[in-house]
Amino acid sequence: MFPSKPQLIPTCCAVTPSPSPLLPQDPDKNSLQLSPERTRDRRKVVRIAWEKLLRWSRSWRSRAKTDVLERTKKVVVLGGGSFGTAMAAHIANRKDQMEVSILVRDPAVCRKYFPDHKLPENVIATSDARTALLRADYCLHAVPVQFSTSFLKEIAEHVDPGLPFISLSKGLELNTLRMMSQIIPQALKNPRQPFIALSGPSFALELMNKLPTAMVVASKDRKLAGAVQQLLSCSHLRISTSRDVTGVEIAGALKNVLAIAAGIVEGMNLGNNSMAALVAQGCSEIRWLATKMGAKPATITGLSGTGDIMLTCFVNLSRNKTVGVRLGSGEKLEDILGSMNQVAEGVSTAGAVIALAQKYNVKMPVLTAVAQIMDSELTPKKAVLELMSLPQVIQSP
Ligand SMILES: NC(=O)C1=CN([C@@H]2O[C@H](COP(=O)(O)OP(=O)(O)OC[C@H]3O[C@@H](n4cnc5c(N)ncnc54)[C@H](O)[C@@H]3O)[C@@H](O)[C@H]2O)C=CC1
Ligand SMILES: O=C(CO)COP(=O)(O)O
Repeated sequence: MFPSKPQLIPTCCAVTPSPSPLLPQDPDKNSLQLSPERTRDRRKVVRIAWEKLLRWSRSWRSRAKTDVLERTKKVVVLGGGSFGTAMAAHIANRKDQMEVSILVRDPAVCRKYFPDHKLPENVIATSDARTALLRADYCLHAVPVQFSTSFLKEIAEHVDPGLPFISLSKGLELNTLRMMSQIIPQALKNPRQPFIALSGPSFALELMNKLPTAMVVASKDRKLAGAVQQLLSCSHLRISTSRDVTGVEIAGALKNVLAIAAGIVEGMNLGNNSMAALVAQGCSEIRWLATKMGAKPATITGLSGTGDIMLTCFVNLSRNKTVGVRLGSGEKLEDILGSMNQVAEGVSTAGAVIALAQKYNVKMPVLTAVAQIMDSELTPKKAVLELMSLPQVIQSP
């Protein structure tokens, strides 16, 4: 009946049932207490739907291929920072007989990122590029974007032209505005180097702790994306595939800039309303630019877009957000960067975003404000005042 427990409704907002068209006409629809018969029917419908889902899932699992994992004997990871190390451990755990080589400048370095975790026995750190790359079946690239070109040029002679490169790096090269899908083939002087972007909401630490995670692999080569999906996916890592390389890459790069803005809002204690408004505006700005660059809107609102934006803007494990929080609480950028031993890609990507926005003629007030703050041309406080004073928007119906 309607309402089932009137005493639970605060007196200030209690309503009397009436035939008003604004109130529900079918009391049962909104009642919390259904008759036993209707409860049984409702539960049956839910159970049938759930069982159908499980049957569908089981039939897919039974057809799942494992040949890629069986065939893969060696994977090389370029860059032994936190994400390179976490992905190396993940792949090594997939198969004991697989050799996972991490190419690092200092072989002791990758132990420093996760001192509480023991790396699998089949992970080997080396600073010898030739040995690391020799007979590798797949290559994971985890060197920060701004150092990627010089790093890749140095090792190019040891790279097999058919070696698939799976890029984990999220950002834009500052002076050239290039994404990793352009940086890698150009630095290796091989336009046909197979390329896959791996992105999505995935903190290295949580992957290392085998917490449930979902990511996207994007490649123009559908078969290759499927192979990488097979190589990486397991009970705690779901991998979906996409052909929208531009969308996956641009969203992964720009969310880092937005996360700095979100951190600033938190550091300045501007409240939850501000945070939601800022992130929503940032999502629109990313979508405007990305779609003009040829990305699909669904990629931007999906896992590697909105999914990663939510993680990076709302969770304090993010290095980019942390830069923003510290800026918002009054610290200077050079002091913040000087005290960090890990990369916050959004800092340099911010500069590249503005040039892209001009190239594609897109207005991006929030991301432009971050770039201005990174250049010390604007204080966070002034940025907030300016953003709040922008013309009031007329929403189209
Ligand atoms: N840490 C994370 O949770 C995630 C990181 N990523 C992306 O992965 C990429 C790498 O990030 P992290 O591993 O977290 O960074 P990090 O700061 O933990 O490590 C960076 C690594 O790159 C190496 N490096 C720096 N300059 C170099 C150079 N000139 N030549 C060769 N190596 C150099 C460093 O020695 C270090 O091993 C970034 O683009 C980041 O956005 C993506 C998803 C998650
Ligand atoms: O890309 C990330 C999670 O998906 C990591 O973000 P941060 O680089 O800001 O820590």
